[in-house]
Amino acid sequence: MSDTEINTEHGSQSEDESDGSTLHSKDTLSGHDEEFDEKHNIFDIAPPLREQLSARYKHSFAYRTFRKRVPQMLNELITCMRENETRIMEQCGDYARYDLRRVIWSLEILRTEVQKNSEFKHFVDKDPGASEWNIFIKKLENREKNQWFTSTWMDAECYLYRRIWAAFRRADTLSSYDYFSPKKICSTRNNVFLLRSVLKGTRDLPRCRLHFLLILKLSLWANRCDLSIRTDAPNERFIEQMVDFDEHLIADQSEDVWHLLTEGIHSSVCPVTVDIVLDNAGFELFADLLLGEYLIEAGLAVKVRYHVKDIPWFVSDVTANDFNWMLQFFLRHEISELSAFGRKLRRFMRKKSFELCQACSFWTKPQCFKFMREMAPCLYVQLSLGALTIFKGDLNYRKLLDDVNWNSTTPFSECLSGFLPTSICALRSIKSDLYCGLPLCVVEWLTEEDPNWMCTGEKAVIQLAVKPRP
Ligand SMILES: O=P(O)(O)OC[C@H]1O[C@](O)(CO)[C@@H](O)[C@@H]1O
Repeated sequence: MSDTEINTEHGSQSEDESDGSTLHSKDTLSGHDEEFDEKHNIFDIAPPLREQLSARYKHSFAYRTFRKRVPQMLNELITCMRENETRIMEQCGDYARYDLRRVIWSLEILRTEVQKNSEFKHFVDKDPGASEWNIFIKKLENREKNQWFTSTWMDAECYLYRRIWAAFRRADTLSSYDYFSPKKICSTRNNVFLLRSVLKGTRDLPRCRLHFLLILKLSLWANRCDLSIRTDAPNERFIEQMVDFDEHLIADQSEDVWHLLTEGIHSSVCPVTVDIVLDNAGFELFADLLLGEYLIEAGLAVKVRYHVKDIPWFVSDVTANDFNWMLQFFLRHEISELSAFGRKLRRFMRKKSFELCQACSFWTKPQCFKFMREMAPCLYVQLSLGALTIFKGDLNYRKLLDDVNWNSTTPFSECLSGFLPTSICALRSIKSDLYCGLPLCVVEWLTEEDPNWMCTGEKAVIQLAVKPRP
């Protein structure tokens, strides 16, 4: 069986119930909320300045995430598993039927725990990461921050995805099954014509500032297409539409990135390596491969290293399997433009112009990037040997900023809390209520127009922090 045969449609929501729509209508939460809020000490305020985000603040996206988005996402996953039982058995063996029932039961328990704001449980799986997680949860217990609505948003969200993984991991037949892969695969397969039109518009682009900006922004805007927030597929005229997207770019240091790559580091004797910390599979991964292709072909880098997650993460994040699946998808495709791109990617991998880095478990830990040096020194050194690291997406951005609600005008480099292994570029379409490095009053104006603008992925930033080199 191919993963693509798995039915993702019935498990998905209608337009009106989708996460996308909840982002636009801020008060779709039910009257039960008042009771819930009182019982769980929810503060009737927006996230305070310079504090880490948390679902304990009612007027925050974190609150809506745990009150609505997460139970919906779990429902969707449960339905998808139920409806595809036969196909999963074909892939994982007959005994998967029994394992699947246990997993679904665990997911239902997890959903209830979120809805009841239960305390985090310790992990009992045999994975080496479990004991580290348990030490972490113990610390949260001591600080009484071990519930969905009392912990920080980051801790709770990462714990959620680790719990889902543990439910599958415990089941022998499903331990290496990627339960989000049907969604990720469909999002690529359903966009073949878009992929072809983008490929046609981006072949053999000579090295110049404008082309670089085009490809960099393509990679940025593709970040609108994650599968946990937006349900709509990107339009086939994506490239042409990008001119209009520019007005949504509220901080744009793309020119500085060009200067860094062409002037800032061209004098260095070492060959230039660029790291890309990937975010979503599907169209966004495709755009990130195009960015890598351009960097190599324009001579802006000799190597591009891609960083992926070690377990299924935040629904659509790229794992090594997704990365390899996409290479094969292009290589074997009957449309000539797609297979030619596949052959080029294969050449890049063989020549080591592209490298898929071994998935580091730090990327799926709850700790933000300011702890990388101490917790994942090898990864930190690896990034520091490159000329530039590009962090894709909202989640990476939150981890860069320690998930703190900074003053929106505080410079990006200041908000990194000392994390600067090398120069850092963030390509982020905004999907959460934290920002920095923005011009005065922008947040106020945008909020006046639409109080939920920050959760839609409509607006975006390209920001750069340059590491001074001797
Ligand atoms: O794919 P991205 O850009 O990291 O954004 C998706 C994520 O954004 C958030 O909504 C907020 O950061 C997460 O809950 C969500 O999964």
